[in-house]
Amino acid sequence: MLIEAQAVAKRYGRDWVLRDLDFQLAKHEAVALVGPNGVGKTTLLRVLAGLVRPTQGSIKLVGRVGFLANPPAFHRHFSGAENLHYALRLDGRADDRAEIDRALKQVGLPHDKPVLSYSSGMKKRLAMARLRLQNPDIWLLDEPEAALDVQGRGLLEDLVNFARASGGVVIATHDKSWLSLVDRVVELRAT
Ligand SMILES: Nc1ncnc2c1ncn2[C@@H]1O[C@H](COP(=O)(O)OP(=O)(O)OP(=O)(O)O)[C@@H](O)[C@H]1O
Repeated sequence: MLIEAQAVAKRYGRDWVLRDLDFQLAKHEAVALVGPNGVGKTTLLRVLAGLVRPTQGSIKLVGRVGFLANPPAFHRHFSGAENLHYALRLDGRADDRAEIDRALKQVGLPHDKPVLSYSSGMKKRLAMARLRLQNPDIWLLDEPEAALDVQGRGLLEDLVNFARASGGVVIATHDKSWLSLVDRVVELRAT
């Protein structure tokens, strides 16, 4: 198992968002996380990514976690290439200009434009390139299809297939077309 979460609960103030939730992700599995607005999909991904501490419960992760946030965050004044260099450095990896050029080309992005001039779909493409370079074992994607055009959606499906082959992937989504592409669907219900 890549993820074994048991009896997870999260409370914001007086409001319980997640309660007594068990969640597993096996190696080479793709899981869609679905449910209505505000039910706690993003919260669960953030808890699994270690960005939010659960109020109760235990989480066991095997391997490195990568999180594609919606919307993704970047250094606005840096170019796409500089943001990718920065991500590699944070991971303790050497800068590899050719690898970064390839990653940008693969998602159809320019090298030197600052991210503040990007459209939201371009930012999503850059987030995909960054995650691919980071190459985690556990891929957590929050509404990854948002803002992507048809070609971007194709790139995303390639990324999900790559993620499933190399590790495991969880996709929080409202897009029903994922349901036939994943191995399992987990539906969150209001607490
Ligand atoms: N930092 C926070 N502080 C207080 N409440 C929060 C915080 N983050 C999320 N919530 C609340 O937790 C609940 C779940 O939010 P979350 O974003 O996890 O839902 P979601 O299922 O991802 O929704 P959507 O489908 O709209 O993206 C909501 O009621 C939200 O207002």
